Amino acid sequence: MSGLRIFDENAPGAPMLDTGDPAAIARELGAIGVRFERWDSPVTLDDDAEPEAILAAYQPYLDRLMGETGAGSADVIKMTPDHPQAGALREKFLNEHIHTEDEIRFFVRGSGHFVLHTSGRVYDALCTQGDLISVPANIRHWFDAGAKPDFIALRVFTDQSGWVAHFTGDAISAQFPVA
Ligand SMILES: CSCCC(=O)C(=O)O
Ligand SMILES: [Fe+2]
Ligand code: NI
Repeated sequence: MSGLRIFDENAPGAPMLDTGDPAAIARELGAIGVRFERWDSPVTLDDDAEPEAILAAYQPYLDRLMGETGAGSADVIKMTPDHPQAGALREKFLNEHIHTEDEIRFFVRGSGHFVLHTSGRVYDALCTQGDLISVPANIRHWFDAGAKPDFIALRVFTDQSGWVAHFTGDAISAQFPVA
């Protein structure tokens, strides 16, 4: 189940809000400019579907997203618990960073935490299968799917250069273990 916990940035371990209600999640995230939607996708895929097949199956949805945002490209990120780069990729996403474009992700399968840091608060959004999240450009955030990551997500890029992160150097993610 999707979830949202909101903390004061100085009070890890004491959430001021903890909800699994999709409408509340969308409302709270919407208040900081983050789009969150649950999609009832009729697409069904084999467990071993290739990225090309996943992209093709979701093409109508991707076209809609790209049309709305003017975005240019999409890819598939698939993490499995035994992925040889699981540890390295975890480290890469786990440090607080920003992007100069919106971070648009759709969870085809599995789950992961997007953690947003803004206005003195930390928002831990647990995204699960069927969730669309769009994190606006320049919002500080990190991502964690744990030591045994298990998810497939679509990534939509507006920037031709693909995934580019600017790390803030703030070690706050170490204070907020989420996965
Ligand atoms: C679910 S996509 C991996 C996370 C990511 O792209 C990011 O934090 O920038
Ligand atoms: Fe990011
Ligand atoms: Ni802060």
